[in-house]
Amino acid sequence: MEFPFDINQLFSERVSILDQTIVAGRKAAGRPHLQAHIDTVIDELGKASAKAQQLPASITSASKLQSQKHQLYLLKNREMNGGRGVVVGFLKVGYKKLFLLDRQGEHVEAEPLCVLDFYIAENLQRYGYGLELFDFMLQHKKLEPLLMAYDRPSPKFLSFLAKHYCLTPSVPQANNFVVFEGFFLNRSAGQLRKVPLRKPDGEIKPYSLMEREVVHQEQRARPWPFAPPHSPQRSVSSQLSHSLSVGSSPSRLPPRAAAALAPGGNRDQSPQSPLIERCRERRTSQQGRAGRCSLYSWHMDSRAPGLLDRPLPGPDLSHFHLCLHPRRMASAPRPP
Ligand SMILES: CC(=O)SCCNC(=O)CCNC(=O)[C@H](O)C(C)(C)COP(=O)(O)OP(=O)(O)OC[C@H]1O[C@@H](n2cnc3c(N)ncnc32)[C@H](O)[C@@H]1OP(=O)(O)O
Repeated sequence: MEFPFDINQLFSERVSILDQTIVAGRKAAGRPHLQAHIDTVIDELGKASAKAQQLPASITSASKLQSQKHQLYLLKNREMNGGRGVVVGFLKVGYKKLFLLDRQGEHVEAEPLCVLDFYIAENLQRYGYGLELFDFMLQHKKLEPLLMAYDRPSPKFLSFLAKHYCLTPSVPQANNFVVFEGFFLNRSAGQLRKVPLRKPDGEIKPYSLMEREVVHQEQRARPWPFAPPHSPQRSVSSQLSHSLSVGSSPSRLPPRAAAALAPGGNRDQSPQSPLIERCRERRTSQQGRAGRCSLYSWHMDSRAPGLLDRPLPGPDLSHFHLCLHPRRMASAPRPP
């Protein structure tokens, strides 16, 4: 994503971490125009992400970031745009108190780190940048993806998690959040608090109202003619059929990006470079399509029997299996 100002001047690191304080951070302190540029970058990223997910409004913006205790990891590429740099994408995380259903169907209260928003610029998707950013966040938080919760993950994101971390949605939740096999197993009792089914003042509310939900409710609340003629959310099946039809290894890298990514090119270095490099090499090869699942094979072993008992035909579609499998339709995260 290009901007008419110098991205390298705004963000010195390949991955910058922004939160409610850093958004008005050191570089921008006392320099209002730099602060305004940072705000513009965050707002534009939020808009692009909302558009990509077909959300009616942004769930990420500079003003929201300043008012919430979230962290935003921003990935840039220093070389692109004539050396002024481009913003590749962002990942927003934050802790949320959630009421979740465990495998026994009991409500438990947990406060996991949640992935709230994630976006890589359209022309740079499927080149390993998402993995680089996600891995950076995991290392920074010293966390495994299994222990996190995911706010209404899109089909692309589910595919990403299945491919790179072998994550398979576990217990369908009453809210928009998805947790994966092992989420409950790998937590100490202190991190999960059982909640009685009924509180004295009535039924428990199984979820916190999330930004995505607020955005939808705001949209629904608007009277005609301001309300959209139909829901902007596509059905899960149509999203899936689109995803499936997109194919898995497109060659849609723009010339500048291709130059920056070419072997021996002058791309920014990152601590995860060999892994990411391998991931990007896989764009032109069918080898290695299992991602890094072997790293998480212990987790696969604990998967409920029968979950993947009917593989889909064709290559590497296993990560779509859950959403297509009739028994798992209830866990599809984005209702039509
Ligand atoms: C909780 C939330 O934030 S939900 C919102 C998630 N964000 C979105 O859906 C916005 C649009 N999508 C994106 O921005 C990106 O595709 C992301 C962030 C999901 C992934 O980032 P990328 O840089 O593309 O991922 P990366 O290159 O590391 O991994 C590629 C894998 O991601 C998945 N993926 C990425 N793009 C697609 C796509 N168009 N269709 C299906 N799967 C996709 C696939 O598993 C892919 O592997 P494959 O190419 O072998 O099939």
